Amino acid sequence: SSHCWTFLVSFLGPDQWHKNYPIAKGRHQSPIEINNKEVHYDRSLLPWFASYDPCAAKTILNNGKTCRVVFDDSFDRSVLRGGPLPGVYRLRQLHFHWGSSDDHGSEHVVNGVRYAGELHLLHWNPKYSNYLDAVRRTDGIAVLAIFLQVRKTPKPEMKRILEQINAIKTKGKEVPFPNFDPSVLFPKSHDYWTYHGSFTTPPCEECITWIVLREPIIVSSDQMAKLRSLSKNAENEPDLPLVDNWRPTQPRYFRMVSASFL
Ligand SMILES: NS(=O)(=O)c1ccc(C(=O)NCCc2c[nH]cn2)cc1
Ligand SMILES: [Zn+2]
Repeated sequence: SSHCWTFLVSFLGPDQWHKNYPIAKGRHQSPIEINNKEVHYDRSLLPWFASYDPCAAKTILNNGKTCRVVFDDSFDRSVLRGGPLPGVYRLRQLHFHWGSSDDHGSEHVVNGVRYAGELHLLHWNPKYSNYLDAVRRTDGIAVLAIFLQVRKTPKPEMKRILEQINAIKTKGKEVPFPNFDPSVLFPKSHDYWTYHGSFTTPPCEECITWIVLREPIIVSSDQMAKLRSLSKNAENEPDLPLVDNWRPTQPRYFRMVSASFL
C-alpha cells in the first residue's frame, strides 16, 4: 500500500485513515468494546481447535508496525477449525499489539478493561485461491485474539519469541524462526467471544471472523518491556520506539457479539 498511515494521533492517525481507506469508516470495523451485558450466549457455538505443525514456522520479523512470526501457508499444514468457522482456515502469521506502559495496549476492550497487549493469529480460508483473494471476502479471514495480562510470574512459552527481539530491533529485520507451535501460547480455557469485523490496520477490509479468547495469557512487565524495545525505524535512522501500535475501539453498530460460554 503506497499510502502511509500511523497509529499516532496525527494527520495520518486512525481518525484520518478513512481519507485513503474509506472502509475504515464502515459498519463492521475492529476492534470493538465487548460488554458482558450486550453479549449473546450462543449454545450452538462449537469449540474451536488448532492443529499446528511446528515445522510450518519460518521467520520472525519487524515490519515497523509490529513483531510478526510468519508460517508456511502453501497448503493445509497449520489450521484452525470449529468454533464459528465453516471449515478449516490456514495459519499465515501471528503478531502483537502493545502500549507504551503496562496499563494499556490491547485493541479489544472487555467491560472497560484494557490489557497490556493482544496477540493475533491470522488464518485465511483456503476455499479462496490465495490470501489477497480471501481478504476481499466476508468469510475470508479468521483471527484468534488472545489478551496479554501482566503478572509477576510469566508464562515461559513467550520466552521463545522474546529471545529473538534483539535480532529484529529495527524495521526490515527478519531472522529464521524454526520449530515453533504457537498453540503453546494458548490459555487453559478455550472460552471465546466471536463477531464479524475487520483488519485493525489499513486497508481495514471487513473480512474477519474474530475469535477473542476470554482468558488472557500471563506475561511479565519485563517481557512487555522487551516488546517496547523494538524500533519502528530502520537501522540507520533516528530511534523511534515501536509502542502503542493499537487501534482505538470502533462503533459496534448493529453487530451481535456471541459468547461460547454462559
Ligand atoms: N491486527 S489484524 O487486524 O489482525 C491485521 C492482520 C494482518 C495485517 C496485514 O498483514 N496487513 C498487510 C497485508 C494486508 C493488506 N490487506 C490485508 N492484509 C494487518 C492487520
Ligand atoms: Zn493485529
